[in-house]
Order: sequence, then structure tokens, then C-alpha cells
Amino acid sequence: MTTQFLVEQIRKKESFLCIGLDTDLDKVPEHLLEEEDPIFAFNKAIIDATHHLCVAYKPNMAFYEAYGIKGWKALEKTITYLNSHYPEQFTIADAKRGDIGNTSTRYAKAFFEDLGFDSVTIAPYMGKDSVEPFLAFKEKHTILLALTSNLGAFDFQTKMVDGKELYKQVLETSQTYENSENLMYVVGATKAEFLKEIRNIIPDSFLLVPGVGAQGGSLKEVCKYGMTKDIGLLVNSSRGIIYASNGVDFAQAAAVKAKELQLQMRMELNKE
Ligand SMILES: O=c1ccn([C@@H]2O[C@H](COP(=O)(O)O)[C@@H](O)[C@H]2O)c(=O)[nH]1
Repeated sequence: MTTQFLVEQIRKKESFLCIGLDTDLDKVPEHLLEEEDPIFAFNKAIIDATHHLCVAYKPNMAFYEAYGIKGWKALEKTITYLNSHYPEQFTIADAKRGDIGNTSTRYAKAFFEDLGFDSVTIAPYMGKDSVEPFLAFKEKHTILLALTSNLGAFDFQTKMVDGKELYKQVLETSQTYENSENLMYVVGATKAEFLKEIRNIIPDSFLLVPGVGAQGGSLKEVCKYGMTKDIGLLVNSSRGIIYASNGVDFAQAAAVKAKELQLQMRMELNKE
């Protein structure tokens, strides 16, 4: 998917919401456990109920890998369902991969070619040759971890390296990589106060912003400092939406939560 198409979808739906499919069998409604594939049944119901309110879905690989082959099959069914029924949705494999070039190439093939995701999250720590194999894919997006939403972000990401915070080095250096136009970045909603300086370095890049909802980040603050003329934001909420209810009404309850965020996003977009 091109960035231009993503921006058009955001304007059309008045939403830059990404729904995180962090599907945990300990949290899904009990009646679904009788289904042949409860993970897929849960995801399908959530997607069918919320697709008109969001522009992206982000399954986090941990929640699928945790169930072995069954989890991987449910992931494959979920991405196939999204690509066939809702091809306008931007899909993110939240995998946080990155390895020596030869290995990164295989990861890129797995997520972009075999599974057919539009984007994948990548840890930048191993540098240029670990990231460029992902960037080589046309109309696919590599979402580099810049400043994450967790407390541990302060262990390394904000430390000074050669007179500059490490996350700023990540932003600046990655912009020199081949095909850097295919880069997006993760910045946590809990770090909204850093967005002004981040925008000085990458004024136009799209940001994936997790951390509203369960982690307490503020959508308003994120928009105030992070929004660009082409929006430039995909704001993710996972638990806050998908576990709004664990009864038979779980999908409708998720839609209510998604609608709340979409209405706030509409307001922010109309401030432009
Ligand atoms: O900095 C980061 C990077 C990734 N995540 C992921 O986003 C979702 C957030 O889930 P919530 O339930 O809305 O808190 C989850 O998959 C994380 O692994 C992040 O939170 N922060």
C-alpha cells in the first residue's frame, strides 16, 4: 500500500486509528473457546465490527507465536481475511525483528511476501544492513522502533551517544539508508512531549504511536506535537478496544470503544 492511499483512507474515514489484535485466549469470551479456531473467530468478529472506524490493524506476533502452529495458522487466516475482505486496511506485523542482512531478508520475505503484510516493526539496534533488506520491498513499510512507550525506553534510547540521544541518532542515521522513503517510526504515546523534537528531525514521516488506552498516553498531546499536514500518525490501541467486554457482546463493545477514539480523531483532524 502506498502512503498516499493510506492518507486518503484517513481523510475518508476521519480516523487514524490502528486496532491492535493482541489476541489472548485467557481474555477472549468463553463461548469462543468452543470454536475450531477461537483466535481467528475472535479476530474476525472484531474486524467485522470495527473496520469502518479504523485504517489499520496490528497483530502482535507474540500473541500468535505463544500458541505454536495453531497461533501461526490463526495469524495466517487473519491476514488473509483482512487482505481479501478489507484490502483498504493497512496491516502491520508487530514483530520487532532485525538481524544480519542474510537473515533479515528471510524475515522480510516471510512478512511481506508469504503473509502479505503492508508493514513490519523492526528493532534498529543491528544497524543499516539489518534494516535495508526490509526497505528494498516496494510499497511495503519498515516501522523502526525509535522511542518506545515503555519505561525501559529510558535505559538506552534517551542516553547520550556522541552528544545526542540514541533515539535521535536512530532517526537521523536511518534517513540515510537506501529506500529510506519506506521508513515509518514507532514513538510511544506516553512520550508525546518528545514529539516536537522528533518532528524537527523527521518532519513528514509516518509514526506508529502505541500507548493510548491501557498505557495511559494522551491522544490530544500526540496530535498537538506529532500531527503533520498529511496527518503522519497511526495511533494504536489494543487492550482498550478488543477487551472492552468478555461477554457475547464483545465485538459491539469493541466497536463502541473504537468509535470513541474515532470521534476524538475526527475532532483533531478538523482542527487542521
Ligand atoms: O513502544 C511500543 C511498541 C509496541 N507496543 C505494542 O503496541 C501494543 C499496545 O497495546 P495496548 O494494549 O494498547 O497497550 C502492544 O502490542 C505492544 O506490544 C507498545 O505498546 N509500545
